[in-house]
Amino acid sequence: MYHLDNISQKKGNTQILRGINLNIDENSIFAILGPSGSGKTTLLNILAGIDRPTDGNFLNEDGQVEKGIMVFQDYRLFPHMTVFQNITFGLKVKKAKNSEIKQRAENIMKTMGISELINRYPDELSGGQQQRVALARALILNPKLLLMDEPFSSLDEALRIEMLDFVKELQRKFQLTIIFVTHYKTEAYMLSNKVAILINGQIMQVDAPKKLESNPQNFDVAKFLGQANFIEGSLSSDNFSSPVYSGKVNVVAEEGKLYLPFSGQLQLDQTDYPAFKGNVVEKKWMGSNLERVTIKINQETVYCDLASESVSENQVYQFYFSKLPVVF
Ligand SMILES: Nc1ncnc2c1ncn2[C@@H]1O[C@H](COP(=O)(O)OP(=O)(O)OP(=O)(O)O)[C@@H](O)[C@H]1O
Repeated sequence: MYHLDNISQKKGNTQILRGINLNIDENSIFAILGPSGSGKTTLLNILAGIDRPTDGNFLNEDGQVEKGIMVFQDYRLFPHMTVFQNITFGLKVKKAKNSEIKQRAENIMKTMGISELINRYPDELSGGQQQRVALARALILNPKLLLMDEPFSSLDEALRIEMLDFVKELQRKFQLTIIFVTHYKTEAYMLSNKVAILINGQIMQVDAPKKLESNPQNFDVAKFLGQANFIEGSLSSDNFSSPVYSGKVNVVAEEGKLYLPFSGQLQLDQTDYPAFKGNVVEKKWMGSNLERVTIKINQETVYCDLASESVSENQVYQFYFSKLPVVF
C-alpha cells in the first residue's frame, strides 16, 4: 500500500493542494479524476519526486519516502535521439552494460509493438507511436510505480480506448501500481474500479465509478461529473418545492442554495417519485443506444439520457425519478 499523507502544496500565494490523504493498493490502477487546474499535475510531480510538497509525504508500506516513474502528458521524448536512444537513455545514465541495454530494449520494444520504429526520430512518429515510446522508456526501468499524467489526451477516441486496454494489460503483465490522472471520466472509469475526485486541490470523494455516479457526495462532485441538472427551489424539512419537482428529497447538505440532480435518475416507467410532465424539444444520439434528451417544463430546461427511440420530439411525457431525488 502507498500512502499520500497529508500532502499540501503552495506556490507563492496560491494554495494548490490542500492536505491530500489517499491509500493506494499495490498492483492496481488508481485513477485521480479532476477538472483542468484542480492540481493533478502538481500532485503527480510530487509523487514523482520532481517537486517537493510544502507539507506531507508520499510513503510506501514501510513508511519510507517513495517516488514513481512519470509518463508525461506531452511525452517529452528527446527530439534529437532515435527511438532506441530515447528508450535506453535511463539505463545508460544508470551505466548498465551494453548487452543488457540491448536485450532489455529489444524486449520492451516487442512488448510495446514498436520494434520496427527503432531508428526513427520522434518527429517521424504518430502521436500513438510516441506514446508507446514514452511508455517503453518508463517501463524499461522496471518501475514498481508508474505515474501517468493524462497520457492519452491528444489521441483520437479509438486509439485512446485501445491504449487504455493496453495499459491494463501492461499493469497485469508487469504487476505495476499505476496512478493515472485524467479529466476524462470515461477514461478513469474504464481503467479503475477506485476513482478519487480531485477538485480545487482537495480529494472530494474516493469510490467505485458506479457509486460516484449514483451517489456524488457533494455539489462540486455532481457538477463536475456532469450528470446533474441543478434546479433551484426551496426546502422545508425534507420537502423540496420547485417548478419542476415538488416532494420528498434526500437532503445531503443544506448550503442555502438548493439543487436537484436529474440525469441518470429519470425514467418513463412509473415509480413512487413522479418528477414532472415535460415537452421533449430535442434528442441527440450519443452512441451506444443512448440519447441525450432536452425537456422543457415551463421556463426550465432539463437534460437526461434515455434509451434511443424511447421518446419522440415535440411530445409531452410524464417523467419519474428512479429513486428519491437528492438536494445538495
Ligand atoms: N508554479 C506555480 N505557481 C503558481 N501557481 C501554480 C504553479 N503551478 C501551478 N499553479 C496553479 O495550480 C493550479 C493547478 O495546476 P495543475 O497544473 O496541477 O492542474 P491540473 O489539474 O494538472 O490541470 P490540467 O488538467 O489543465 O493539466 C492551477 O491553477 C495552476 O495555475
